[in-house]
Amino acid sequence: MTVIAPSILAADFARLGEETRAIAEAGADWIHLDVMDGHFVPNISFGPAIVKALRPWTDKLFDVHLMIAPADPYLAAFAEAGADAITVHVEAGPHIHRSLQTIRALGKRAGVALNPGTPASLIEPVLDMVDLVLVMTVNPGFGGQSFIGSALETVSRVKALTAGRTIGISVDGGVTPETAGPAAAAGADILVAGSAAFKGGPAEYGKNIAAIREAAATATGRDGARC
Ligand SMILES: O=C(CO)[C@H](O)[C@H](O)COP(=O)(O)O
Repeated sequence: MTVIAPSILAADFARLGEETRAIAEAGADWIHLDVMDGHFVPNISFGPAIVKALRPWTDKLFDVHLMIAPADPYLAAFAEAGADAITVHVEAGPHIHRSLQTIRALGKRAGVALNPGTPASLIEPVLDMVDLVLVMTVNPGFGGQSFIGSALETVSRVKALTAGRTIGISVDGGVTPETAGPAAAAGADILVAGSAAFKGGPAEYGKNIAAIREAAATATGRDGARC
């Protein structure tokens, strides 16, 4: 089964604890936390204090996506705050190998992310150091953007590059029941969805997640968990 990871970027920020619990109870497999710095991306979201505050609200895996540069000075803080997986951008630099080494040394799953304009080949030298590769299907910084279909070529390329390894492939940005199928068919194991997961309020969360899950399952015929 494809992992569904709702991004709390699309949640009601005035009720983040309740929202995190509600989406977890509605069937989310992981909780995706988007950290933005107003420098690497043109938006500011939240930092380790919010991750720490949300940790008691669910025991689901916390998948922390750092859209910050530099990331290294903050890795320990996110690990201590309760992140289970920490993903850093290959474009954020300055030393991706060191960042991944540090995340692994902190005992967390290490992820590397690629923007839509970045070639998959850039992560080849660090594939033995990662548990996750996150492919952005929007330009990072904001929720609610349209899925960039051409980024699926990158997903397929990452799938080929990671063949034979236990590396999960995430797709993040514009994931809906319509785009989940093509993303899963291209090789995504983990679907990050913000707007499509949180739309309509808590009463709809279960239905929203089920629709994304079903679209992925239909496209792949997969029913066994991989991540
Ligand atoms: O990383 C992100 C933006 O930088 C978000 O995770 C992503 O955009 C999800 O939101 P949506 O599903 O609304 O596109």
